[in-house]
Amino acid sequence: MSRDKLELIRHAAPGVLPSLLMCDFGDLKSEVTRLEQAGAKVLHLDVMDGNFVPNLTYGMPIVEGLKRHTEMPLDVHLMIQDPLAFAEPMVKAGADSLTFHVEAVPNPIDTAKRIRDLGVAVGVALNPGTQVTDVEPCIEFVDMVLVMSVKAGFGGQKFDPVALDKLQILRNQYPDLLLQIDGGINLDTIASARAAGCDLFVVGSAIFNHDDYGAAIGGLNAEIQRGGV
Ligand SMILES: O=C(CO)[C@H](O)[C@H](O)COP(=O)(O)O
Ligand SMILES: [Co+2]
Repeated sequence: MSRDKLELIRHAAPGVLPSLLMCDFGDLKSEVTRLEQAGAKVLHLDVMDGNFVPNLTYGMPIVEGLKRHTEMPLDVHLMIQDPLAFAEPMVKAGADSLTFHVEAVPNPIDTAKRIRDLGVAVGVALNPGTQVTDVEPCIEFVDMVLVMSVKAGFGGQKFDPVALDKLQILRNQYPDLLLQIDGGINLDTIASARAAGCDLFVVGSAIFNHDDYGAAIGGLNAEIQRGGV
């Protein structure tokens, strides 16, 4: 079953994953409808706990509500200190993939295995200050790696190019591994991430600061093609 879930996410590659972090939460339903009409294939949901990161977002009720409203697969980025405490409720709420932060957990291999046992795709994320060698031990137990190009916690931050070297290392060592990048992705940065081997590009501000989401996603996809490996 986790293979099917992985294919749901992989289906969007190479392409943009809109992050709802920067949307109008007062009008969530129409924001999601606008993204669907703009050609988005997968939604990226940023779950923050005010502990692992100094910011707080939302939890299972929003994920469950989104699941009822859209057929787009839900890619859940857990910026929380205890991902295993919420993994099962998140899957029940409708998450199709769960990505935990390697910095948050004492035993990343065990965390990855237990999330995979829930039947969803599993990802491991690393912040800009974390090295590829810190995620390597658990890579055989995950479906994707999320390379952060900002320190997790807030939208609208500036892209940190340290992510590009990590993508290149991961792409060279693990040719079939699904690679995501997240943070500060826009028309100026997305092609370099594609050239470094990235498959999925999480984008918040560069979509939601635009009046026309279709034009924003179309422009970003054209840049992905330009950076093509
Ligand atoms: O995980 C995140 C922040 O921790 C978000 O997915 C990300 O920052 C999206 O926003 P932007 O494109 O504005 O950087
Ligand atoms: Co994110």
